[in-house]
Amino acid sequence: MHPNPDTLGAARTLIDETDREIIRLLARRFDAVRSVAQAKATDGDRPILDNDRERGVLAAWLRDAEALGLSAPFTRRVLKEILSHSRRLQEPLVEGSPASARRITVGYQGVPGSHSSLAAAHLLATRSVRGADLRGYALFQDVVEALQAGTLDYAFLPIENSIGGAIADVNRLLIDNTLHIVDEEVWEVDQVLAGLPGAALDQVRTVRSHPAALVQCEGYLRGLEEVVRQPWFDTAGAAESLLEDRDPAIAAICSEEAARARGLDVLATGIADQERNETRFLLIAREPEGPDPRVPAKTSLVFRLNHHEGTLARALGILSAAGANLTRIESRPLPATPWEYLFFVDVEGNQASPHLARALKELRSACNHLRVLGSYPHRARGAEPAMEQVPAVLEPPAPLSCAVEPEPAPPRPGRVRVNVGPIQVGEGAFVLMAGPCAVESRDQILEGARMVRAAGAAILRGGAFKPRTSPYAFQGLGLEGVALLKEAGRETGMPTVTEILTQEDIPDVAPHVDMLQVGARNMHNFALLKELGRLDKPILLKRGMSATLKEFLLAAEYILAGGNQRVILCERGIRTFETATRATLDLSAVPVLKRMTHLPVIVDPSHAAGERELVVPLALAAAAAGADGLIVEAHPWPETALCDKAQALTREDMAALAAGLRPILASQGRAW
Ligand SMILES: O=C(O)C(=O)C[C@]1(C(=O)O)C=C[C@@H](O)C=C1
Repeated sequence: MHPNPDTLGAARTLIDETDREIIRLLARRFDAVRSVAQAKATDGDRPILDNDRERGVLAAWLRDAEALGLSAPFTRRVLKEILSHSRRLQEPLVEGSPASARRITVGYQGVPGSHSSLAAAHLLATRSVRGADLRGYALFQDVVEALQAGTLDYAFLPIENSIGGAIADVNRLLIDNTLHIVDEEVWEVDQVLAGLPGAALDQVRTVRSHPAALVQCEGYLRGLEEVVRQPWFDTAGAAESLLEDRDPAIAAICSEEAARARGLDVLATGIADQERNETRFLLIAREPEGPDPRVPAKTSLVFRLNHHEGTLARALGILSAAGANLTRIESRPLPATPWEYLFFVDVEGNQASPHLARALKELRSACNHLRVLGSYPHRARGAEPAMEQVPAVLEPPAPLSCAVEPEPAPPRPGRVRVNVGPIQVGEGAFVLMAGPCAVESRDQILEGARMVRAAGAAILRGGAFKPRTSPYAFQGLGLEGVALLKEAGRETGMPTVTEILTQEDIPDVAPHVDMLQVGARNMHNFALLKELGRLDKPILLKRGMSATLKEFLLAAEYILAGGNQRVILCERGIRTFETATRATLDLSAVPVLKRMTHLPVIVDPSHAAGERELVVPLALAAAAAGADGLIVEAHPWPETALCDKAQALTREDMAALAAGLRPILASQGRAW
């Protein structure tokens, strides 16, 4: 810790030192990111964006930030910038070999120092090119003509601004020319007021700039006395013109870079009306360039519809049904046919992915005319799930960390393995969790633990807080039960799992067990789930009795969204019209969940069956269906059990279960 500086100078020295350290640490982090990219380039299946990892990183940042008294929104914002840069840094490394790189020429509207030129340089620094020559043109149209003529490799044009909205001329150029969007850049536009050296703000009578910049700073301009707004072809061009006119009463709105490069004085900074002033630019080429499938992508479309009731709703319905999240929709009148419109739509996803390709095919048949303007890396990711709180609805393929497309499993970086103490759950291993429904006494839990251990159990279960249907039934030993479970686990070398009923119990229970269980009745207890999301402890989440798989995954999402990635899902039977068993064990949930999520899936046959004789066959069926493990209830003396005695497995049942499991797991090549 540094001593508290007590003078302004000392404080600033400390700030300077700290800033140097921040830069050094950032450089070190980005070096590590380059190594990650190299590893990903070797392992061709790993996408650049890893939501799980980002959530984990965010959780760690928030935890540390909270401990040091930093605000969570600020921390999120800083990390968002770092991660966004980190992803960009990886693109050229993961995408292509340097041998494929070449020198390119890119055209933009304006002169050096304009926001277009700065944004273009920023984007090009992340592409696999040997170098780029930037050429400024007076008009958007000139840039496009040079591209069409082959003078340029790419055009770099603004398409929308967060304050001023769509840039209609560029939309029109996109539809009038057969061009392809191959990349985008979102540029934070920082406007300053620049004047001749020595000019004073109160002398200024004319402010010139690009019309869009004048609009963005209108509130500021209104605060100046009697200034004339003078539209200019470009912001940096306006700055340049001050040197020609040499009139201190004229100022220009431009980037700070444009002002400084021309030796102008900066009279005022941060003058845009909104704190966030962003412009989205497009990199446009003559030929399409499909982005690497590992890069998060976006696809831009333009379509025309018949002028009938419901046609737009139907068209959007097709995209929505395919889970294609819309990031922009705009309409533009068709000049030749008044009151008919063209629709510009951007959707998340790559047109080369099967689900989007199918949706586009269907959309094409529902439209008069449809053109795909391009699929390109999605950089305008304002609402990244890892950084904002995760959306509450599961709209595949919304990049929820646990739920993915309902399509055949997309390439995933691999299934998640959850460590419970030294035991790994998921990724091919099979884990048997067993123990009594409730901890009743030291003798009972110790004997029960030895008994299940002997049958091959790796994790000891035991209820201390029991959610019972009747308030008069045995409610568990509470914290005394937790202590006994811990002792039994230690004695027999097994990590432990116990159910938690309320968030108030977490501080007392969590430190003493290796995994916390959320029972079926509590699957919808979102306050509890949120709290568990902040823990560094695995959570065994049981499916609610009447929960659909989608609802089940959304409950899991509550935990994941808080930063805790260690979730194991458990199917335990659902309510159906069938009364022959206590619940109907939904074994289809096992393969379906495995298709929908990367989380481990285990099965609890005891609660579904409700009677001992059915538990072993259901358990074997669950293993055959591919469950990553089982959780079963067993008791050394079932006839004396204080709860759920009818379903408690005996020593012999446990042995039969073990004997039945071995050949099934062996046939699947799974270790046990
Ligand atoms: O760990 C990775 O896989 C990385 O690519 C690094 C990193 C990061 O900067 O922390 C960046 C992008 C990913 O989405 C996740 C994390």
